[in-house]
Amino acid sequence: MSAEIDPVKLMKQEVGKAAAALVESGTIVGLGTGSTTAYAIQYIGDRLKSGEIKDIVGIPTSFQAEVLAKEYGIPLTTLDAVDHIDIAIDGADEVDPNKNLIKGGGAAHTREKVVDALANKFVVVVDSGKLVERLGSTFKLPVEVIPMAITPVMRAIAKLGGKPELRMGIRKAGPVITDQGNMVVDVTFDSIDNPAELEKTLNNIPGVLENGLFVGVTDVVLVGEVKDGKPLVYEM
Ligand SMILES: O=C(CO)[C@H](O)[C@H](O)COP(=O)(O)O
Repeated sequence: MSAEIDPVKLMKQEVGKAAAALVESGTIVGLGTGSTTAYAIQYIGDRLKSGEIKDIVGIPTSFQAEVLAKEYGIPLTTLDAVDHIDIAIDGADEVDPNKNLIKGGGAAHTREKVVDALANKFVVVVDSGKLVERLGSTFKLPVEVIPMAITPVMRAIAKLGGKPELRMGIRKAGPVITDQGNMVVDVTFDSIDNPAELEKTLNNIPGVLENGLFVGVTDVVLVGEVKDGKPLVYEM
């Protein structure tokens, strides 16, 4: 009897492989965070190992990406050592028809925004379940906040009409702590009508480091889907 293959895992694998195929020899590559990008990192490592590509360096967007890159043999560098990023590959929690995103499900959106926005080509990898008509309809908006400002920031977000919740750890008592040592507030908005404006408004609250709205940053969205039991990848 053959084991059932998880369709979501299959979509993530295929879209990760398709994104890894876009990486060319001699390039600087932004390495995103999350379970979908993890496959892309794995396949970039495979292509390096097989000699299909050479001389690439990665810039990780999180501790997780750094650990995976090391595991799969991708040499790493930092933003201090380079003057550009050729391509960045990263996941998303929601993608709207204008290729605007909500990110931060892995609490890594601050570093992700730095790296993804710097890239000459930013490739988003998602399964089809992440496509939405309107941002905020299925996923709460993550906001990274410095710990001493958590109470006033949550109050300010509530005044904007959002419902903020402090993200709590799983298998860790207390709040999630980001790679920068900060906390994350997940905010429910009834409707995000103007993502560009909300991105700026939230970042203007003293104590907010960065929020998970990525507006006008994406170049390419690769979507993984399973049709009749077979995985396929298309560009949105
Ligand atoms: O923004 C992120 C991390 O901060 C991730 O890219 C996003 O949460 C998608 O993750 P996954 O591919 O595991 O669904």
